[in-house]
Amino acid sequence: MQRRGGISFDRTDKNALYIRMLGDVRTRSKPDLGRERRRSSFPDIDYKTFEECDDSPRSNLRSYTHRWKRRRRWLNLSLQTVSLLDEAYSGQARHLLTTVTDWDFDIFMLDKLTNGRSLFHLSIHLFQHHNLIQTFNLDIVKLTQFLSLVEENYNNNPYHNALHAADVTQAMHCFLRERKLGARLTPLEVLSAVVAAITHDLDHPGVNQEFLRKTGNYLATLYNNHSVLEHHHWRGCVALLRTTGLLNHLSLQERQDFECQIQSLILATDISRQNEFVTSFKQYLDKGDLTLHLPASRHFTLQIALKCADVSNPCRTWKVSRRWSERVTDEFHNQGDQERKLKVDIANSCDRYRDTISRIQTGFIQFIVEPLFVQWERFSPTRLARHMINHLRVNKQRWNGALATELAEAEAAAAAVAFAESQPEDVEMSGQAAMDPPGYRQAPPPGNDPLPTSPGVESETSSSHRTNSQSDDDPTTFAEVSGSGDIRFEEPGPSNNIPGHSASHSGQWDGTKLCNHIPFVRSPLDTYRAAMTIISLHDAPSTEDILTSIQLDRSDVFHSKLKSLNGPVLSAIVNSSGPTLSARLVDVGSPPVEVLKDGGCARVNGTVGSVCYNGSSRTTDLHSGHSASPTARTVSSQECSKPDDVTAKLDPKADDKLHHGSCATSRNNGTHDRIATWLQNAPFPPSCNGGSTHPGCVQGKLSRWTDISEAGFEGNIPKAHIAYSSTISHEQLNSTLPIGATSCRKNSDDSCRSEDVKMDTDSSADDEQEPIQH
Ligand SMILES: Nc1ncnc2c1ncn2[C@@H]1O[C@@H]2COP(=O)(O)O[C@H]2[C@H]1O
Ligand SMILES: [Zn+2]
Repeated sequence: MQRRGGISFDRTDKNALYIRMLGDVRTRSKPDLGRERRRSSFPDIDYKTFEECDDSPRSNLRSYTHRWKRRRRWLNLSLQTVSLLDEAYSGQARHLLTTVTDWDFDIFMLDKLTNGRSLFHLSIHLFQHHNLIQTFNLDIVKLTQFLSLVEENYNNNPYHNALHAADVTQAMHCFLRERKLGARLTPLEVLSAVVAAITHDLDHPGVNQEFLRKTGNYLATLYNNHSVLEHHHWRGCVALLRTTGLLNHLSLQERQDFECQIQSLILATDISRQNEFVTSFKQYLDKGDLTLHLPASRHFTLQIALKCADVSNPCRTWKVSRRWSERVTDEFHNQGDQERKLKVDIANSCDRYRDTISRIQTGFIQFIVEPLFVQWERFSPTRLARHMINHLRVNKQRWNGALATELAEAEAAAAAVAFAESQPEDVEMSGQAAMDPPGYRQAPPPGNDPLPTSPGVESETSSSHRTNSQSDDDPTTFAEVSGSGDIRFEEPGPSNNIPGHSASHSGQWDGTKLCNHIPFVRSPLDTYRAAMTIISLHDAPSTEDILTSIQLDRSDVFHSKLKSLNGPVLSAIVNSSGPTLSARLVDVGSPPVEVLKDGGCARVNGTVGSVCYNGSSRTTDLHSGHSASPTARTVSSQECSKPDDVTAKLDPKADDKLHHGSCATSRNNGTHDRIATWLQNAPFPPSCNGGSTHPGCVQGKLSRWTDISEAGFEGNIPKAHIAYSSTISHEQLNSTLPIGATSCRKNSDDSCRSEDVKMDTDSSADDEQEPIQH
């Protein structure tokens, strides 16, 4: 073989010159490769060279016969050897395969060197490496057929393709080599682990189970919406095993046992069962119960190992890991595009206008990968485990940085748009100057390598999404990017004061108006939320908080977003430095059942996430014995006069203090339940002056009560809306509050009283006194 740059001359004969160009290699992972093409059993490139180079003048028939003979000769030649690597690259690929036990093994390179057949060659190599061919007396032709068919039956999805299977198989191999696990496994367990890894995503359609369900796909019906894809992958594996007769020489019982093992391993990769497995794994480790001399323990560990392998791409080197992230994002977005077209709900992580690569990665790492690998390291605290975790942490940091930059840019863009739109029409501005408000500087990118951008991802706040226009009296906002990268909003100039907005609040401005600049505001409730978010920017403790706030105010998306986050529950936070609201996700460990309303609190799996004060989210463990309903806290009657003595109870016997900002319930005159949000140190509007002149405001502290019969519960989550802001005039506030919320309203004597928005006429009597009962 001769080599010239990217072109290698494989061999010559009378009629043809076999040329391979590295840049022209078709990989099966390319999405544009037709499905028919993948049905061919041998490398596409070889067909191509046969067909294209053989151009000697012959009749069609002769030409066909000649090509067929040549092809058959080649096929025979190939089948004689275990490896089908073509001559040009076999040396390099073989050399690369000698490092297959290294975690930093580059599967993309192997794919290139094997002309897109990494799964096949890797598998053959591993069968030899683990001595499976000899141990199980496997027929090499059947094995070759089996592995070829497996590879062919992976589709050319961006992510779920044969290359992903190869990647997972290589990871699985690394785990099998770990002393603790590998030394205990029987050959049959090794065989099942390798076969399960190779086939675990067989014939993956590139969309998730939910998509199949929504679109009425027969697979969803066939498997009753239960681990639909995984059942399909397993069935495919069994079909290929039986078609090729690879294990026909084993007894029926052995074959059935083997198929069951594979089933259980593949079904464990259902990502919706992640928590279930991580929790059990953790419990086993806590109790020191994972005794690998028991077959059941070994099997469970193999399930975990396969799960780790399946989501291990964020634990690879940044260079490799990033490529997987791009691919998976690509696939998700393709699904979202289809869903948009079909006018069905766009699945979590699948909206290219909302779910950017860095958002997807940060969530995936935080909620899926890290919890699992942390436990894996406990189980097998080896160099490999540490190495993987190190990569994971580095990658996590990079995606976090990318996310912060991305969102800061989106925010800056929104501010720029707001500014541009606030300019009188006759003022001519051009180019960037038109978009840069005074005082605005572009955020410097964080120091790292350039990060990938997701193809087609648009800024969430790009002007094309805007639906609201700005009125003449809108305040001007000025964004400034501080040295730390945080965004701060400067105060608007005096000329931008809003009618009805107290001058003494010059440090704040009208969020209600400002939110008109937010393109996704659609309803009064959205307006209210957007206002709260924008206001919060003033004191938001970090860019992350700001960004989360913004994210939340995409109220058209946040419900599904929350559900997608697989753990966080939405809560709201009152910043310590002012009467401002921002929103934050509170991680409470497992999928939220409900979207938490502002001021609410929620319990998920024994953890309470509640509205918090002091700028930090709070989750509280529910100790056993405490109430089944942590959302119903009881506040003592001293609350109004001695706020610090307020006691909150998770149940009538408990004696916990009510956390600032957490929810409380009370009985009003023994007649109806009320719910309140407790906030400490929240200044009043100047007109209120705090004090006890009205029940809602106590010594500069605020407690708002909402009639539960009005606000009600959603599930077991009380709907207590935070309805106070000194930055919004009372009139504006009341016009934008959601039904059932409570507001602070001016009395004729300039004090304030709490009112339910819907209860203007009858609430005053109730509010004069708050007899609170336990
Ligand atoms: N880097 C990644 N980012 C986001 N999701 C991922 C990533 N890698 C794997 N996944 C998801 O995790 C799932 C694990 O099971 P699947 O391979 O069926 O499908 C996978 C993807 O949906
Ligand atoms: Zn997979």
